[in-house]
Amino acid sequence: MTETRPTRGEGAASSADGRPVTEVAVGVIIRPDGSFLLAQRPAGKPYAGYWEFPGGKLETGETVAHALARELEEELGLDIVASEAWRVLEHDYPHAYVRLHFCKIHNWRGEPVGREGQAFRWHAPGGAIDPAVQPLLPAALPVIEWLAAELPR
Ligand SMILES: Nc1nc2c([nH]c(=O)n2[C@@H]2O[C@H](COP(=O)(O)OP(=O)(O)OP(=O)(O)O)[C@@H](O)[C@H]2O)c(=O)[nH]1
Repeated sequence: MTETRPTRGEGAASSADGRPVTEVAVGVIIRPDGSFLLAQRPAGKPYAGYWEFPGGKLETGETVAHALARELEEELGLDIVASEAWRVLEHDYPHAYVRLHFCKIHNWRGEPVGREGQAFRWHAPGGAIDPAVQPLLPAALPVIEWLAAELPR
């Protein structure tokens, strides 16, 4: 039987105004001290030079976990041992309507290498954003707030 997705609402294949949804797997890679990895978008992509959580678009038939493992290996040379689905956020950009599947990653092998020539940086935990990672993609900003809200007070 063919699985159909609703055309509206959570998990819909198109936005409320009919734009196709681009599904994106995004890694929130967290070290034991709470610092997390941000990367700068390379030249040639929309929003080049903006900082983001590393990740990329799902290819046809891929799961979020698979796309995430593939993207993080391609972009940063990391071998993801386990990822945990965390939050989903939709954002309407002029170039695309995206559905971002943020996944937490505590378990990986290797050290990040900017394989596409991109800069990356471990960012300290807490809500204050390091000026070194400005500008941030609009849809990466709430993630930093979610992480800060989970810190013990
Ligand atoms: N990786 C990532 N993408 C994000 C974040 N926030 C956000 O809005 N996006 C959006 O999600 C989309 C990701 O697409 P991408 O261009 O990075 O994907 P990709 O690596 O597969 O690109 P390509 O294969 O077209 O070169 C972009 O529209 C980007 O603006 C984020 O924190 N991380």
